[in-house]
Amino acid sequence: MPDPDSSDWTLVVPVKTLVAAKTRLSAAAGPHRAALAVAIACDTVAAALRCPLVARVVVVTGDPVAADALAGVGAHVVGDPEAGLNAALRHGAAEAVRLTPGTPVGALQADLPALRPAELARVLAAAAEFDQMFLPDAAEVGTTFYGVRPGLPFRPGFGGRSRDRHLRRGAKELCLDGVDSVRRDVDTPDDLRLALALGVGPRTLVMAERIREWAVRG
Ligand SMILES: Nc1nc2c(ncn2[C@@H]2O[C@H](COP(=O)(O)OP(=O)(O)OP(=O)(O)O)[C@@H](O)[C@H]2O)c(=O)[nH]1
Ligand SMILES: C=C(OP(=O)(O)O)C(=O)O
Repeated sequence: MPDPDSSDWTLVVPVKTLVAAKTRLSAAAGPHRAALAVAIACDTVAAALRCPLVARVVVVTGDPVAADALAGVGAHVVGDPEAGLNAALRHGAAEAVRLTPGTPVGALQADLPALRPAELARVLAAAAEFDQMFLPDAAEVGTTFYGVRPGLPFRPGFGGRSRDRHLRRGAKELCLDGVDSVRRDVDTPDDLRLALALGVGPRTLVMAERIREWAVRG
């Protein structure tokens, strides 16, 4: 039986090398693109760590600047096997199992700057009912969270149209109201505007203001 009070999730958060990060925001963020990617990831991780159901966050990155910043907000950082997103997630999950065997493991996207700990707690509480589960992104095309019950194989299928992929692989789609902040991933300028409207964390807010000033100055 799932433990409804389970408060020992490890969330694995992937952060790719900053030179290649958030390229769909290149034009909008200009010289601030990499710093914005770090700010978004740090706000995501800091909010996840404030969730009462989260025991730790394992960040997988090969980027030293991102690694320092994310360790600074409390993440346990491990290196990137450099074999793509899902390999990075499996690597982080193996580290989670090594650290605390028998506890639940999930993958959380790094681009959720409006994340609210209470909404994440609702997602994780609902997740405890299923063997393998995921939460679709706001566009209902991708995925923002994927998890498995302790002891089951961790087989994330992120990338592109990952909602359909996770469904095809038999993961249970979590259909929950009131978890907008966990679904609001930021890939495009429109996504960033929508996240700002929800209310983003402090680091993303500072970067959004800096980008606004840079855009006005031209
Ligand atoms: N550690 C790690 N993270 C990755 C890798 N590929 C993608 N990611 C992360 O996975 C998430 C989704 O990645 P993408 O959508 O491909 O990249 P993005 O940086 O969000 O945005 P774009 O450059 O606009 O595609 C982001 O948080 C990335 O940092 C990888 O090879 N290793
Ligand atoms: C990688 C994914 O997301 P995005 O490309 O939106 O960051 C995904 O949803 O599987």
